[in-house]
Amino acid sequence: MSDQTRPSRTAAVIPAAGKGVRLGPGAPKALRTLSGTPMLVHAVRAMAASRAVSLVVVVAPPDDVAGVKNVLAEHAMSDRTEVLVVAGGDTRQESVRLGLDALPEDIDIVLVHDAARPLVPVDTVDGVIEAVRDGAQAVVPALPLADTVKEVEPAEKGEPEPVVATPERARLRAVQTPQGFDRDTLVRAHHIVRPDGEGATDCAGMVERLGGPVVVVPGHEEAFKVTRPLDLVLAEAVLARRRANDGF
Ligand SMILES: Nc1ccn([C@@H]2O[C@H](COP(=O)(O)OP(=O)(O)OP(=O)(O)O)[C@@H](O)[C@H]2O)c(=O)n1
Ligand SMILES: C[C@](O)(CO)[C@H](O)COP(=O)(O)O
Repeated sequence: MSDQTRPSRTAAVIPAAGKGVRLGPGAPKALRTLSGTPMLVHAVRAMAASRAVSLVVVVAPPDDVAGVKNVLAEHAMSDRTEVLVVAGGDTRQESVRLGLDALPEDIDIVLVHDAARPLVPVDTVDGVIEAVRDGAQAVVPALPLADTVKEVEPAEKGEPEPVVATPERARLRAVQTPQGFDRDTLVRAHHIVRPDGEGATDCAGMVERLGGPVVVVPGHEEAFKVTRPLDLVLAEAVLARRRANDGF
């Protein structure tokens, strides 16, 4: 349990140990550049932009911890924020758990943020932290969906897939990161649920598995995940728009 007499201290864990298979050939995704700067550097800066975040733990590919340290050292970061780099694992959830293991004792609130969401605005980060400070155990930023979603019976590749249900779209949300947690809740979820996540594709899903409450706060269009090649085009366009706006 957190000590209520002590001010809360917030850290962000950034899983960045993925390969970026869906992005296609090239450097590991976190090290691919946007406007000349590695995606991971954008993501670390996005977390450090929040005055509440005093520590960022970057989880690097196990065979390239030194390389990631070098990349981070080559780029200016906020003086307020300490950055640690640790080795990741085979799955996103395992990488997050290894990041959690590196947190000092005095951290009460933990954000988990994909390196692959480099452009999340600081207001979204602060909104998540505020909701945890207000007492939520697990908080996810999310947006309503633009597409209708169908549940299907997966079929052999190339075969049509039968639709089994159409969930009511108004009740669905597309979930982003950073996801924010009371530290004890997240650590418990990561120690009880298996390292493969047991099918959970985000940390909040692991808390849900334990029956823990998760709440949604507003996400942001610019917090999209860079997953496929077209996402790189969108990310460059967002950065160009930011530069143009800064010029005025
Ligand atoms: N073993 C892994 C796998 C993923 N991640 C991280 O989890 C985040 C979300 O994963 P995703 O977008 O799927 O990234 P990749 O796994 O790199 O992409 P792909 O699935 O296309 O290979 C990314 O920041 C990624 O680096 C990680 O730290 N460790
Ligand atoms: C955590 C996440 O970004 C929330 O939308 C998403 O689940 C990550 O999925 P991925 O397949 O690991 O990119």
